[in-house]
Amino acid sequence: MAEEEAQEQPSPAAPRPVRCIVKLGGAAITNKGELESINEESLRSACAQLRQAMSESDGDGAPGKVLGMDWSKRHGDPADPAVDAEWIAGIAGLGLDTNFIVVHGAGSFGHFQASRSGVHKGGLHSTLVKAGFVATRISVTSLNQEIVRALAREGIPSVGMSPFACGWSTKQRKVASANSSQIIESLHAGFVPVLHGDAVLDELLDCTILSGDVIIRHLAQLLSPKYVVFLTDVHGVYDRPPTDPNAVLLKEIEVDDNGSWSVVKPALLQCNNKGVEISVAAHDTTGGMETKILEAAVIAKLGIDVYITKAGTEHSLRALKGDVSTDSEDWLGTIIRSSK
Ligand SMILES: Nc1ncnc2c1ncn2[C@@H]1O[C@H](COP(=O)(O)OP(=O)(O)OP(=O)(O)O)[C@@H](O)[C@H]1O
Ligand SMILES: C=C(C)CCOP(=O)(O)O
Repeated sequence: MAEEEAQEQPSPAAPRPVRCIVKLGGAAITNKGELESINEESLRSACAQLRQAMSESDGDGAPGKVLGMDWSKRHGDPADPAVDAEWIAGIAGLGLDTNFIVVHGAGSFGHFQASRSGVHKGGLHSTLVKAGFVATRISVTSLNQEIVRALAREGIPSVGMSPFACGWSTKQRKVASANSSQIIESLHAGFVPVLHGDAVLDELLDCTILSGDVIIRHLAQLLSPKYVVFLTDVHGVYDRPPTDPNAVLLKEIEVDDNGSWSVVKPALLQCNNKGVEISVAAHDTTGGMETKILEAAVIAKLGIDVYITKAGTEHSLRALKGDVSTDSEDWLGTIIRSSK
């Protein structure tokens, strides 16, 4: 079955166009080489920037009071996160445009468990794969909980949603069924859904790993956001792995009707889908930057601009605000857009 024909459960009509779907890349919000380690500073700054992007004030006035929504005790924190009178006095309104969807990757959560057991290749009859499926979900859902809490501390009314638990499944790794009604209803109610790459059931392989990048493409096809942002640990797509000192940042990529793409900026770099060299970490089960570019190209073909940039920079804040155009010479990142 083609991915575009994935079976949708009946869903309520979306209230107004989603403003932005954002991927918090695992390479940015976790320390990818260290098992189950969150990059706290990067996560905090991504959540603070999301709040700024959602803020309904123009940014020149005083920043609105943050009404923290994580009322649970944190590990090692002796204080009770009490809801005091000052908090209650400030609850007139959130002052946020919450019409965003957040999807995060697994980074150093989930990929290790999945690659060790081969969950991405399927075969649930194997006890190792079955155990790996369980272990992968424990790991990635614990990261989801931490991300929801970090967003809540910024006063963003976020709710975690696991694709597996919401009935998402695949056929030969392509989305076959994706229940989006809960996502749409949550947006309706003013929540920010926070999904993640997940281990899911697959009609042909028994199980596989569904990447956050693929989830974003599916949601973009369904909900037509104004723009899509991928935040990661590098400034964008380069002509070769950015560890190479001669790597050149591809600032603008154009996607034609057939889905093939070519580099528009820098103009002298005559390169297309076949000319870019990409490396993928050995334990990465979902294809790394290669998958991201492929999915981004499908989204751009729909006429939705995609921005790939580095988390925690002035460039990521501009991308989250949608304040980027092909004339933005001072913006560091990759814009992927339709040629039309
Ligand atoms: N040609 C390339 N251009 C840009 N990045 C590349 C390239 N080749 C390899 N990479 C690597 O891709 C990585 C980003 O892709 P990756 O899929 O790991 O990001 P992510 O979405 O943040 O992580 P996750 O998939 O865990 O959510 C970077 O760390 C970078 O070093
Ligand atoms: C490994 C798991 C569980 C999900 C992978 O999602 P991604 O990091 O977005 O590719």
